[in-house]
Formats: sequence, structure tokens, C-alpha cells
Amino acid sequence: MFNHETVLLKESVDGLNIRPDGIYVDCTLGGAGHSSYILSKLTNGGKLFAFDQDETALRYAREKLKGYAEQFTAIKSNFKYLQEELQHLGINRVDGVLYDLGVSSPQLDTPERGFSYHHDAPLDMRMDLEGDLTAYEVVNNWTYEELVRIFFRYGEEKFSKQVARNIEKTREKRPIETTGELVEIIKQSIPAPARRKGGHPAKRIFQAIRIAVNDELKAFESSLKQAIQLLNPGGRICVITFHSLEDRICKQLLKEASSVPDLPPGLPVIPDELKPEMKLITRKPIVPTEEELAVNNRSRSAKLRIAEKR
Ligand SMILES: C[S@@+](CC[C@H](N)C(=O)[O-])C[C@H]1O[C@@H](n2cnc3c(N)ncnc32)[C@H](O)[C@@H]1O
Repeated sequence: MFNHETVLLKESVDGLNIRPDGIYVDCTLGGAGHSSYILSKLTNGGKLFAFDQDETALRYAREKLKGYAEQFTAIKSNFKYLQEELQHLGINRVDGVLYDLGVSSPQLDTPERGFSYHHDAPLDMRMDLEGDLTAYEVVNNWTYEELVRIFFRYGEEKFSKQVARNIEKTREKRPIETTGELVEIIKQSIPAPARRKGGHPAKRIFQAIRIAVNDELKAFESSLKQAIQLLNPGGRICVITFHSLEDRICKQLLKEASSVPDLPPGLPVIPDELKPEMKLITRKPIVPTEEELAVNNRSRSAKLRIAEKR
């Protein structure tokens, strides 16, 4: 069973302003919550292409959506290959692209995937099980400097140096094999008063390693740029992010794409080629309602941003 509670479902899919005969892309298929709702709004002429790099999610979603064989195509690929994969299928323009970033609940809740600090399991954290880089490799073989860099940058962890130093000390004696061992090292590295604040003490380091293993930020940035290029006029992008690093990339890129460049003074009208490509639909992100927060804890950090191609 693939139990993933979809976040900001109505807000994001309604945000796509779906044309029943349009072409849409769900970059993060997962449990197909958003995809099912998009498909319910399409007629026979409409198409949905959905990406996931996780074979388990694809298998589940293909079965769930088998009634939509005409309209639905699942693609096993990283969404950083958005343009290339669509081109292979003869698609050069689309009417909407959706991202619901991060990991799904089944990925988090399956101990063997090694994403969770609540279970003791081998250090893995790959969304794509065919990927070469695992959390084991990062934790055991990356240098002290590389670890400090990712813990600061991707985890915004104040005690990055202490954690990296204790990882180094431990692995000099023996390899660090499991999430449980890593959690213990993190707990020992963070002073007790700080450990009691801000949720689970391993949360930020686990986020950092997961982002590094899956190269999440670069993939998203590259994909979002491609999505902007792929859109037809009037087409929309909806992005749901779950932490400040993803949200910053999204906000920045959409802002750049929707801003007028500095113009020479006295120019009476903005020439067409200088007009921004996008228009922001949400100046401030949409966040879950109290009702959603009450039933879905995973939604608490979600932010939805929407922009439209001019
Ligand atoms: C939060 S879940 C999506 C849940 C889905 N919207 C639903 O309602 O069921 C994110 C999914 O995107 C996938 N994913 C994350 N980053 C990806 C990437 N760069 N390329 C392809 N799939 C990715 C993950 O494997 C995961 O299944």
C-alpha cells in the first residue's frame, strides 16, 4: 500500500488553470494524488506526463491510473531531464507543470530506504535505487570539509563542524553502517540545551545528506528553468516546497522571470523582447489551511507558488 497524503491538492491543481484538452506535466508523481486530480479534469484530447525517479512510486501510480491509458504517460526519470524526456515523446510545449518536492511518505516510512531517523536501517537515502551515490558513501567517504559544507548549506545546522568531527572520529575506528549509529553521533555532537529545541536533533543533518545524495537543489533549479521555457503562453507552473532552500530557489527564479530588466530612462513603452516571460500569480506563497494542517502533519512546512507564462 502506498500511503501518501497529498498536500495542497486543490490549491495546486486549480492553480494550474487546467484546459481539458491541454498538455500537463507532474514532475513528482509519487502516490499520484495530484496526477489523479489533474486527469479527472482532462478530456480525451488532454494529456498528462508524469515523472518519478522511484520505481516503487511508478509501479503503484501506473496501477492506480490504468483507467487513463489514453491520457497518462509515466516516465521513470529525474525531472532534471524534463525537456529531453518530453522531446523524445514529441512534446515541445506544455500548458502546465507541477512540482510537489521532496520525499513521499512511503519513502520516509520504509525503514530500508534509510531516509528516517526514527528507524534503524542501512544508510541509503536514494530516491532512485539505481543511483550510484548512497548516504553510506557520503557519511563514510566524504572529507570533513565536504561534510561541513553540506551540513551548513543543505541542513543549516549550527553544529555542523562538531557533527562532522565526530563522524570522522567514529569512522577512523569502523565504518558507520546505519541511520541509528548516525543519529547517536549527531546527538552526542549537539549540546543538550540545543538538542531540546527545534524538533528531532538529527532532522537537519538527515535533510542535508538526503539533498546531497539526490542532488536535489541542482535538479530542481535546472528543471524549473526548463519548465519556464516549455510553457505555452497562459501556461502555469505550480511549485510546492517543504523547506527554505527549495523555496528560495523557486522564489528567486520566478521573480527573475517575472521582472522587467533595468531600462534606459525615458523609454516610452517596454519593447516586446524585454517584457518578462512570466507573471507571478502568488506574490506570497499559499500555505495549507487549518483543516489540512489538522489532518496532515507533513503539510505544515508546505508553500505553494504559482506563476503564468505571458
Ligand atoms: C512528495 S512526493 C509526491 C507526492 C504526489 N504529489 C502525491 O500526491 O502522491 C515526491 C515524489 O517525487 C519524486 N522525486 C523527487 N525528486 C525527483 C526528481 N528530481 N526527479 C524525479 N522524481 C523526483 C520522489 O521520488 C517522490 O516519489
